[in-house]
Amino acid sequence: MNCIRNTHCFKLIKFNKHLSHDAAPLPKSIRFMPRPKSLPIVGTKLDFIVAGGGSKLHEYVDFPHKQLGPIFCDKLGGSVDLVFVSDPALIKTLFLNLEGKYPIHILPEPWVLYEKLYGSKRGLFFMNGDEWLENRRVVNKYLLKENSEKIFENPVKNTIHELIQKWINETKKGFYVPNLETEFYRLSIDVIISAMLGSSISHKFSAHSDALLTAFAEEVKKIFQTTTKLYGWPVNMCQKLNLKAWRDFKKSVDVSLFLANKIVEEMINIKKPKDGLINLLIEENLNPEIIKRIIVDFVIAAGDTTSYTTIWTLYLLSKNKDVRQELFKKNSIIGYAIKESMRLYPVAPFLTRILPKECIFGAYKLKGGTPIIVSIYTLGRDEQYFSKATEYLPYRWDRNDLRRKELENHVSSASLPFALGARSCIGRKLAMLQMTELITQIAQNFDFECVNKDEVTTKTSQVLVPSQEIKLSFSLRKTVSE
Ligand code: HEM
Repeated sequence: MNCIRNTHCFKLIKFNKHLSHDAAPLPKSIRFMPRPKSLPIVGTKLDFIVAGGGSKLHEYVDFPHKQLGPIFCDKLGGSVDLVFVSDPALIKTLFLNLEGKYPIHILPEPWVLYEKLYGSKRGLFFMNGDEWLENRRVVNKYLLKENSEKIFENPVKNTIHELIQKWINETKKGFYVPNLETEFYRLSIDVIISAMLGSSISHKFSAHSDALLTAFAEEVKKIFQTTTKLYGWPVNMCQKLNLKAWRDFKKSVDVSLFLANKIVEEMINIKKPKDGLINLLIEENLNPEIIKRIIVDFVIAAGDTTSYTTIWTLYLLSKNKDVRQELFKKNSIIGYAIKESMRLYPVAPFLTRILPKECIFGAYKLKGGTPIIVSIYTLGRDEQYFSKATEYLPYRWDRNDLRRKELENHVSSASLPFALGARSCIGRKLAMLQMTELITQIAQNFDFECVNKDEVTTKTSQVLVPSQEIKLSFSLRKTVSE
């Protein structure tokens, strides 16, 4: 009997051992998440400031990821625990399963305060709940459905063609070193207008409102610069004391919104051909006030994102002669060249979500309301996901390219320049159309080289921008000039 009991006990112990070995460990509290070393009271604020503050946030965050792994927690000198994550599988779960029906992202503090104080209602990026979902669904139909970019193809191509003609004329006089930021900001605005107005009328509109559009392009640029200056400061206090940093920010938003509203009102009031987005939205019975809010924000969202992505791509091409030569011969690789530059220089180096409810996130149980910061910059440069991670190799994206075999690691979901899921970039097809067409036309017409003497690094100024102005010298390609 004893023997039977003993055997039974032994079996039970074995069974329990087996159970405890296989069962998933219980999720841990956020208190057990790795954290960078910090001082009492000030936490990591000093390290953060020494590392360069907001303008070097992407590098500051890259460092603890390398030390602590793909998930860690830091307050960045504030009072709230922020969870930083750079694991592609976890990020996919966040965007596809955990963010909920109404995904919420963190908005820049000065913009939120401005909206609260002056009641200016904004577009999709600022909307939440049902208002966001209803409008997003309508606009998705025209900007994201299959082949939707076909509607905009001709207006966008023509708008870019005009810029290239201007550059060809300049280049005929000798080398041309354009101010890329100014030229591409203005181009992004013209492209949005052409997509809004459709086939024929956009050109006439741009010519008519030239001064207005140039002023607007300059002002929008300032919004991003002045927002960055307020980063890390108590914005409420800056506003109450009416400090210069707040006054500059407020002025840039006041003027940009005023000009953007004027431009969009003019677009709504003129007689439009059927194929422009404004007309399509009017036909959807969207309230003209909402249409105005959505389009004003398109113009603002398109300016810096497409400009800097194009600048980074041209910069990388100028530094990589082999890729440039390949691209001159084979236009089909332009899409890969852009993808590869967004992996290395994602204009949105971080994405954010607020967890809608308590959930299991990797090994942790997190409360509803926890802010999650997705470290896009770190992810794209991680050797685990991209072999030869710091090299510019557009062919890594081309399934048919045999050189791909040399690259052991390639996890395409580790590069998310436009985010993922229901709240991802609504302008991504339009942006890709614009950037591909622009670089195609540049490659067909010009050779170019970088004339910056010092090394160009990165800084976060809301978006990831070059540490100094990138200067490229353009000359006509022989076949064009002959
Ligand atoms: C290279 C170009 C671009 C990049 C890399 C980019 C990137 C992004 C990213 C990462 C988001 C998601 C933010 C989040 O998940 O919280 C976003 C949202 C958004 N983008 Fe873009 N974007 C680009 C161009 C454009 C263009 C051309 C437009 C104009 C049509 C645009 C309009 C928007 C809007 C309105 C949102 C907010 C969507 C929402 O909240 O529902 N973007 N963009």
